[in-house]
Amino acid sequence: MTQRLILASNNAGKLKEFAQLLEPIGFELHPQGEFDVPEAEEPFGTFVENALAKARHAARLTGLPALADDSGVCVNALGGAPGVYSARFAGEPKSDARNNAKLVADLAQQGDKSAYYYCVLVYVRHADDPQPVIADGRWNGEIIATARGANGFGYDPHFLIPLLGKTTAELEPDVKNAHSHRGQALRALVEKLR
Ligand SMILES: O=c1nc[nH]c2c1ncn2[C@H]1C[C@H](O)[C@@H](COP(=O)(O)OP(=O)(O)OP(=O)(O)O)O1
Ligand SMILES: [Mg+2]
Repeated sequence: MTQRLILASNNAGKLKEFAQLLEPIGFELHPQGEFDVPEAEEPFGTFVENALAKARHAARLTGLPALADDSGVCVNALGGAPGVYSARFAGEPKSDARNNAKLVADLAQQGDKSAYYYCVLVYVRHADDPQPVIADGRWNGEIIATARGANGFGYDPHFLIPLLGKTTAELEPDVKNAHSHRGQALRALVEKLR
């Protein structure tokens, strides 16, 4: 039986990744934009609080179960920044190009380029669900100054996986999903839903 699910996100890159992960296992994904759900506020300093706020917002406005993702890149030499502020690192309006330029500039004088992607997923059965289902994932890499690759989104052209010898924008989508913070978190979440 297919299960309808609202994806509480307006990020097209995330939507593609979730569709590839969830549709083969019987979920019918609907981005919140299909229901004219506007972007939720993300006022909190933790990923999990923002993900919960996004999930509840979409569930409230659609009356359907909702899945939210809050994620970002955490750079060790920058004390974990941009972290939960990754989407707006270079200010409003959100821009991947400006975010990447700022990240490269901020790291230019640093020897340690290590970083990780982090993702928290929150699933709510309805807006006031007292037992949100939560899972997370982490993916280690390093930031490189010169962009490589055209797949993915966000910081992918500058996020190198040394073990694979590729940036995450050079990986085929299924390979990224097999390794990524989001793929890890989603597999853990699905286990909890069974
Ligand atoms: O796999 C990834 N590959 C590259 N970049 C990534 C990835 N995962 C998160 N990121 C970056 C993009 C954005 O700068 C921030 C997420 O911010 P975040 O608020 O969770 O998402 P968003 O505002 O783009 O869409 P929405 O809140 O509607 O889901 O981290
Ligand atoms: Mg956001």
